[in-house]
Amino acid sequence: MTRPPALRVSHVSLSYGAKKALDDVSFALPRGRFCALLGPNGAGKSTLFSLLTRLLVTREGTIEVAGHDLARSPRAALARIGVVFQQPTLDLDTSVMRNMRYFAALHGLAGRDATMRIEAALDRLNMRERAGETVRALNGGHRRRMEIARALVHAPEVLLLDEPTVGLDTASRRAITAHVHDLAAEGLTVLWATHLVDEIGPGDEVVVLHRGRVLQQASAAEVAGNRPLIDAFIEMTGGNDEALA
Ligand SMILES: Nc1ncnc2c1ncn2[C@@H]1O[C@H](COP(=O)(O)OP(=O)(O)OP(=O)(O)O)[C@@H](O)[C@H]1O
Repeated sequence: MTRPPALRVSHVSLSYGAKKALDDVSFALPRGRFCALLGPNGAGKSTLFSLLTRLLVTREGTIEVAGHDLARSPRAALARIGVVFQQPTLDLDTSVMRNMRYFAALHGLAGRDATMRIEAALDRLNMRERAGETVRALNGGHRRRMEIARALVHAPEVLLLDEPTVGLDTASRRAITAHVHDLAAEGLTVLWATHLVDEIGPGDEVVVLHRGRVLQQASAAEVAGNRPLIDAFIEMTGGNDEALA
């Protein structure tokens, strides 16, 4: 039997009052791929992330994580998701390790099992030697790495990241982007929301979202066609935010 996709979004719509933020959105993510959710500001990326993490719910459409329906089996579905939100959510005055332990406890992990998982997650992001430092002492790039490690502590199948490089300098942005590509190469399914095409490699999967609609899902090379990806993106969306459109 073939396994279900890591994430399947089917005919999802959501309105804020009269404003339709998502309009019949459908896509499926194959396992172990880096998939960019590419859209300009206001495309609906954060709204979709809120639905994927059940911060928002909708009656229009379905979301399945590794075959588990998010509305009908939220515990099973959410257990398979790790999430890094756009706004950092770290306690700055406690250590990396304490932050990790607190988060592990939220997933029901404690004791030696938690320690082993935390160390493994920190190792995956090259952060183990920073475990004793307070978060405040870390630079922006290392704080983000810590958040990614934290999102992996319960061994999810899908990692969601909402514009995770916002506010980082160029070197940190590049390092985080490369790191998360490595995680996908190791088998993790990644959904990475961005409006920055330079974070996307030619072999990555791309879902182009614009004004709440999916315009295309294909490999970055296919979306680009015979021109640079940035040109294809601008051609499809105008490339700027809705306020300027
Ligand atoms: N709470 C809200 N109430 C009303 N409209 C909203 C609300 N949140 C978002 N919107 C609107 O819904 C649309 C999608 O917004 P969303 O934040 O999901 O887009 P985005 O792609 O994440 O953009 P950004 O990159 O700026 O975060 C936009 O038109 C936005 O103005």
